[in-house]
Amino acid sequence: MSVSTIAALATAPAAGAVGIVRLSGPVALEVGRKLAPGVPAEPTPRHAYLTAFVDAEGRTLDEGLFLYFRAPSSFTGEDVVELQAHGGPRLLQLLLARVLEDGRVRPARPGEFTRRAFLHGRLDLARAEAVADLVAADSEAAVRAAAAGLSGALSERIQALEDPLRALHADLEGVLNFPDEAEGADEDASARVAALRAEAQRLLSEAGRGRLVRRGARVVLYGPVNAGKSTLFNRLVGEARALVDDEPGTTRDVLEARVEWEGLALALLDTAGLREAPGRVEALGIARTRESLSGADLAVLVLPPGVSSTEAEAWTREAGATPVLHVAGKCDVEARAVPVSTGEALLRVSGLTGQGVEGLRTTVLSRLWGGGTPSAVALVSERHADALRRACEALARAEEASGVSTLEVVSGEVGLALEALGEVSGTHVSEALLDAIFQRFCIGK
Ligand SMILES: Nc1nc2c(c(=O)[nH]1)N(C=O)[C@@H](CNc1ccc(C(=O)N[C@@H](CCC(=O)O)C(=O)O)cc1)CN2
Ligand SMILES: Nc1nc2c(ncn2[C@@H]2O[C@H](COP(=O)(O)OP(=O)(O)OP(=O)(O)O)[C@@H](O)[C@H]2O)c(=O)[nH]1
Ligand SMILES: [Mg+2]
Repeated sequence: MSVSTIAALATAPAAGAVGIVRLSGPVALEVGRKLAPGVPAEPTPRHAYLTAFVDAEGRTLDEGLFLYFRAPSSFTGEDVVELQAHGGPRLLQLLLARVLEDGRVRPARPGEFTRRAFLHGRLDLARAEAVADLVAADSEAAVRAAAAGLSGALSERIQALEDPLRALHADLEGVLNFPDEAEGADEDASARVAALRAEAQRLLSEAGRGRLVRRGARVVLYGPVNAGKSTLFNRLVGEARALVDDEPGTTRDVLEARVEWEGLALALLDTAGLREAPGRVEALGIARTRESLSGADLAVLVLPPGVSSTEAEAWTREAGATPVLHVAGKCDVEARAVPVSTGEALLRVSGLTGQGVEGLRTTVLSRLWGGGTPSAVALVSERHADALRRACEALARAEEASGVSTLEVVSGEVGLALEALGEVSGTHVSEALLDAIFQRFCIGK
């Protein structure tokens, strides 16, 4: 069965300065030239031809650029043609429809251009996924981390595990199959397994940061009524988003605002203040406060002046498993003793005057992120983390077995670890897994 030629818009289906119809496959050039008869039969690859795009009757629909990439020197590794037209959605539909009139061309499925690039060895799987991350990136940190992935940051670290693991597997199989020739090749197997497991574990431990960069962090402001949460929220967001009033119980619904600090995307949430015996609607609001606390990466407990440590501790417990950052709000009002023993100096802030707000930003970031820069992170996705976890487990079993079991068992576990890593790099993937990965791409990518 011959490879089909696929076509799709490479640009968003909305009005823009330029819109691109892209074809990839054996008949890309032949079909592309039907719309651009001015282009020579053997165009210079990567040369931009200014040409008319015509309909079936030869009437000009647009004037644009025609670009030809000859296999295998193209994004997909196949012949690729781009019709770079003016960015009118209806015009682009007409051009695409004309291309699809040819029975040998079919619409591309989501992610199919990138999938072909992967299948033709232009990108490994981790880099192909970085393409999708880059398109989805909505913060500077996410852009930089995805760009690092596209240039191979994750791939290299996976390969640095895969290569020695493959060598180890070969050594073990050698000893099993040719005990005389390969004698001694399994000597340091246990130490080699341990070192690889430690490195896999290190990579796995970056999954949390990967999630923060990719999805952004959720930071909830909470605390007793009237503590100054909404005032602080407005100050952090830089505009008067939340209602502020001296009546306790002003905020009822959860308010969410998106900010970007040091390149990292954050969702800031302002919540209904906690108190005993709230009114009916207020109680619904407090239930929502608890809900948002449970899904947060960090809870900022805003303590009003004059609270007791018993109260502060009770509010701290409201956050459950979510880490809590304590701040003393309304610090312009009065100086007072630190009510909570958290081991760290209590941050003093005033939403009203802005005092301490920069320090709060910095502390929130370092609590979420720790040291280092978000751009340097290897973007370990949930999928990668799952595969790495299985690799670590197999290596742990191999380590355990190396003292007590047969070499077959050790080698078997090393083989399983290798398979799991192959799901990240793409050296060991099923069609079903590829379907699942590329389905999440957009059409035309
Ligand atoms: N117009 C346009 N812009 C685009 C793309 C595209 O397909 N079309 N891309 C699509 O996502 C990205 C660029 N990615 C590309 C990656 C590789 C090759 C390519 O031709 N690779 C060849 C030759 C390499 C070389 O000469 O250095 C190869 O890998 O063999 C082209 C685009 C972003 N911008
Ligand atoms: N002096 C001083 N007053 C503040 C400060 N922050 C808030 N206030 C005042 O305290 C009152 C309550 O402020 P809010 O920001 O609405 O407090 P809240 O914690 O959101 O209150 P609820 O939504 O009712 O839980 C208002 O009258 C604010 O003007 C502050 O930093 N210093
Ligand atoms: Mg409020």
